[in-house]
Amino acid sequence: MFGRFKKSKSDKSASSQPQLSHALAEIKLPYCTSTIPEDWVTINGQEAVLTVPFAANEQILEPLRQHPELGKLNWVLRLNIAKLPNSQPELPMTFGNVIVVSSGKGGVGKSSVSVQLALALQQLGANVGMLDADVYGPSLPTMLGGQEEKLEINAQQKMIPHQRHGIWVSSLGYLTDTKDAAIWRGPMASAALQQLFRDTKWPRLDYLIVDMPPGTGDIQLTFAQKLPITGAVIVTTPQTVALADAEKGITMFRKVGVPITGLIENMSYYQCSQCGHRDAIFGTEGGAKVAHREQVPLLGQWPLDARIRSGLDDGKPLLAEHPEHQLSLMMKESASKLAAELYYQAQTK
Ligand SMILES: Nc1ncnc2c1ncn2[C@@H]1O[C@H](COP(=O)(O)OP(=O)(O)OP(=O)(O)O)[C@@H](O)[C@H]1O
Repeated sequence: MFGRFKKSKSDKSASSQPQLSHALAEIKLPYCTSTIPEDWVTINGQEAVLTVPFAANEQILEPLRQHPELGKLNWVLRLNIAKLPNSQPELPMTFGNVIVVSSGKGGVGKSSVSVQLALALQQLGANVGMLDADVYGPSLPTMLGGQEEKLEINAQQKMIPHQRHGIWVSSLGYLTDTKDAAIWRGPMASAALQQLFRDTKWPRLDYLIVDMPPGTGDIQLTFAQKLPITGAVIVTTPQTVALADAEKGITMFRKVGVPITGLIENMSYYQCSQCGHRDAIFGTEGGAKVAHREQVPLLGQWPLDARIRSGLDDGKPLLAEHPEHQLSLMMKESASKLAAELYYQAQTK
């Protein structure tokens, strides 16, 4: 039997319970790899609630609203984001599901993708934090703004994260001169990073997005081994030189038991904002091929677009300024896939 059904006395139009159960069992929701579990649906008269355990927007309701029988009900989406297992079961997850965003190679847009995934998840209704773990070049204060504001430290010596565009952000860039961070040696940077992770007073979060330093060296390995991580997102351009490094990143995370939630191919093509012509300046489909070869979900192929860069340079990301822009919708689509993948991968573990 499906969900919790209550039929109100005044309700003459709603179909019978077995009919609805049957219809629900046949529906496939976007981003979902299984049919709708019973406990996701509550129907009370004409009011129907779908409760989803990951960040999602109303698009997920479309198949229900389009259905000839189910579409007669008034569907409402509710999120109850699940806290998923992490790579260090003995370490309790005091904040949300931790997603590290990593790239084997520098300059492929890892920080940009991290920021935009965090904003997109927030716009999908999640409470989101961001940790700038790119100790050698913390760029979140530039991309999210508020560079001049320093992090406050409370009486318990915990750092209070900044709130920028609806997400909570902690970055060494808000603490120290970025030039100082650039000369830190490996162990120093590694220790600073772990401290930033542990000693930030995060509010209750659904997701914590970590912008990792580029590469697969000691700092990245130590972080991946010592901290609780739910899943990793790999960012690459389609270029051959970036792909080999992306595969190294996938291997590193797998070695330490961190599941790869997906891959984003950034700068997949350049699209002229005047005439719309597309040019694959870094090659074609390289990231998609790696995703296929490594059996990693491809979460998106994002264009190289001046509007993405200029928003991030000004601390006013396109997603925050224009959430309904076509590029913003594309990023939210990737974030929806990410949230669902993270959930389903944890279920099949
Ligand atoms: N899809 C895109 N379209 C336009 N510009 C982009 C895109 N992705 C990234 N950029 C720009 O490219 C530059 C480098 O991006 P970013 O700092 O995110 O790379 P990174 O991989 O994090 O670099 P690093 O290795 O230094 O940490 C930034 O100026 C950013 O705004």
